[in-house]
Amino acid sequence: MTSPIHVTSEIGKLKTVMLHRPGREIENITPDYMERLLFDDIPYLPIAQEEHDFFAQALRDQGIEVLYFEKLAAEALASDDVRKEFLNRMIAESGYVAGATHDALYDYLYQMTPQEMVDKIIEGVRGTDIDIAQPDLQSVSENTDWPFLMDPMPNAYFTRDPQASIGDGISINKMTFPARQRESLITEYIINHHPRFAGQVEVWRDRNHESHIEGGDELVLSDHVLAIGVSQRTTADAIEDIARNLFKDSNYDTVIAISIPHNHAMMHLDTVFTMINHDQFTVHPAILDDKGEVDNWVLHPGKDGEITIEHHTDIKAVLKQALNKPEIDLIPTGNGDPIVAPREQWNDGSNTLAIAPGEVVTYNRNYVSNALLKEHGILVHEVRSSELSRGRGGPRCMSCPIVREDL
Ligand SMILES: NC(=O)NCCC[C@H](N)C(=O)O
Repeated sequence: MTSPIHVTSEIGKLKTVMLHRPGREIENITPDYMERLLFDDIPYLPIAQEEHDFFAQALRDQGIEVLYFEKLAAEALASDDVRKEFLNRMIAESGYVAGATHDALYDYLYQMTPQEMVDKIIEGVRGTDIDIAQPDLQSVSENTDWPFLMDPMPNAYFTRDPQASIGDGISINKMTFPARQRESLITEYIINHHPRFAGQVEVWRDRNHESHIEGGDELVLSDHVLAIGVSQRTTADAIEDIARNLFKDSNYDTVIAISIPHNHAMMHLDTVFTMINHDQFTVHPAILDDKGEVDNWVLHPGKDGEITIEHHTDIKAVLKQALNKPEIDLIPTGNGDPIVAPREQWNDGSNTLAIAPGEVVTYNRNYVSNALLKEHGILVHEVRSSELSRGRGGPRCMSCPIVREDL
């Protein structure tokens, strides 16, 4: 059987990718809700959409099939039974397991077409959108200053994070912050019910866990090596858990867990480190110490389903060994300049999307990093970035590869 998901590297020629076009959820961000919604500013939606369409077209121009998360979700919910089950679970995860508010939300969303329903759930439902005939205690006493009954999902355009394609399978992620946790419930329905995927995809780790993992931390370095960030968003026990599953059921035999600072600017490994060629990576100098090293742990299968863990600091040596390369070129964000590097990293200067070995898509605003990539022989496609970058994610964060050619 050929799996509809096939990703055995970060850099193999990209064939199919999943995006989400930012929608009205972006207009539901205000200064008071920004922090809770994981934004630092409010993008201007019409321009964000233009920029996103430009990004999608840049990918199509390279022959890449672009799928939309919101469209796949609506198609996955074509059956009435599936839609009912989804709505009940989504409303429960939004805080209403049963009762008058649950019922009013259910009735309001159920009468919509599947596409309207998915778009509205991502947009968020305000208290003023529905009438609750007989208000329950929850609706009158809780969160009375909070305008939403169901929170918007403005981070949905970062399709990299709720799931990660690995080999012929996927991890459907338990995400860290409530602002993002319901995104991967949508993924679960796409994988289990969309005719393109249903019954044909291995799930390496599902979202029914307490420990967290997010796709921005999951880098597929080869057909048997992963790098995973130990970060603000991904916990060490989740890494061990997915490693155990992969070692048992897949071709993967090496996981390099890389420790990065736990802060908002560097929330995932792919905000500070991405693979762009067989032996070339971008790296934000702030994750490296004076010797150019960083704490990392290499996991391999051990005896009886156990795993072995070796501590290293020389990341170049670890990558050389794991990828069987004589040299590794680490290209510093912002050319390593103490002002330019953090400025460009803040706007995702390290967050490149490789669409083929040595060929990447980046934000145009990171011109110092882009010039350096070109000096290192990389073919760079620049995309517009004034509004999209306000959500703190770049081209890798905004894309979930579904199929890549093998190297
Ligand atoms: N892979 C990524 O680094 N994704 C960017 C996510 C940004 C989003 N505002 C978040 O905080 O989750």
